Amino acid sequence: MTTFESVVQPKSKLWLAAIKPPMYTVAIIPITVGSAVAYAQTQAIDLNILGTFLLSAIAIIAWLNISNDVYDSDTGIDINKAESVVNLTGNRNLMFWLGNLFLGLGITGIATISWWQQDLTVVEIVLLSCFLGYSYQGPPFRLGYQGLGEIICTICFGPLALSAAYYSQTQSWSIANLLASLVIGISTSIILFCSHFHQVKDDLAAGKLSPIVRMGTKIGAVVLKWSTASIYALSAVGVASGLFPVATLLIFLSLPLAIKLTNFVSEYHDRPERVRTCKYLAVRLHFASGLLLAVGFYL
Ligand SMILES: C/C(=C\COP(=O)(O)OP(=O)(O)O)CCC[C@H](C)CCC[C@H](C)CCCC(C)C
Ligand SMILES: O=C(O)C1=CC(=O)c2ccccc2C1=O
Repeated sequence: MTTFESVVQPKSKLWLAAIKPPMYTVAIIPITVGSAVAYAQTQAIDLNILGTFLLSAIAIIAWLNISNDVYDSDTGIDINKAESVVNLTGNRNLMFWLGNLFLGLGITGIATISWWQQDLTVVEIVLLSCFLGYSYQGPPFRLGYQGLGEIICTICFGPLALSAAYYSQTQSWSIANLLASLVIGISTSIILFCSHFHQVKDDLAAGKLSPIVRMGTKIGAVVLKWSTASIYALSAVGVASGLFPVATLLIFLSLPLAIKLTNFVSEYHDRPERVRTCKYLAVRLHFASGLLLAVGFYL
């Protein structure tokens, strides 16, 4: 079906939107922060493990996004999504197997880390996060259609991802890392939360009860404000409790991005054609706040 976007936008722009390079911050930041916490506590870092983990995480996110388009094509929810790789290629099964290839590459990389450590813990954690990621969008679960995506996202990109990264460096656990994982998990879920504001009509048509469908865009804008504020409150608690180095207060340099995001959504929450870009403001906030937190642990 030719939609307005595919008529107006050239294929090259649609493919860039389909690949969505900025979105890969969600793979890079949790591994970087978890490894930074490990460095702060051990003064050591295994760069081979870090590099392998980062590449593996990127492959896993590629699977996540390709398979999202595959499973969403089965429900018809992406009928107006010109940048869906299934709509762009017209070949669902090819995209299904391409996604599985990326998943296999990612899991192989993580399994290599476990082999190096002679310890299955890291690969077990990542396999669990991949299963939860599948349960968000794949049959018969499709938990995202019940509005559970943000909870799953916080758990996977927070405690699970950072614990796996921390364990890959130390083969141990850390309370400070767990607190840092809540910051990253929430900032990652804010990206997902923001992605729903412009999709209320299509989500309702497909029976997807996203948090924004459930609470409405006005309350959603208020929830976004409190969620965004919580990443700074948690960071302040980390420093006040002595779990975080004082340098992690660097995260507050990202506050202007947080204010820009929340003000933008407050103004345009009920205008889909405008609010659709807020996801990328959330990506910028996630990347900046996560990177500043990591730098604060490295210093
Ligand atoms: C694909 C995701 C959201 C897009 O969903 P939606 O269909 O609403 O978007 P479109 O409108 O663009 O179609 C992300 C969903 C995230 C999921 C809840 C949790 C995924 C967990 C990962 C597999 C964990 C990876 C950990 C890695 C860093 C080691
Ligand atoms: O395409 C998207 O909207 C998202 C893709 C993605 O990989 C991701 C990961 C973590 C949180 C949100 C999102 C997306 O919104």
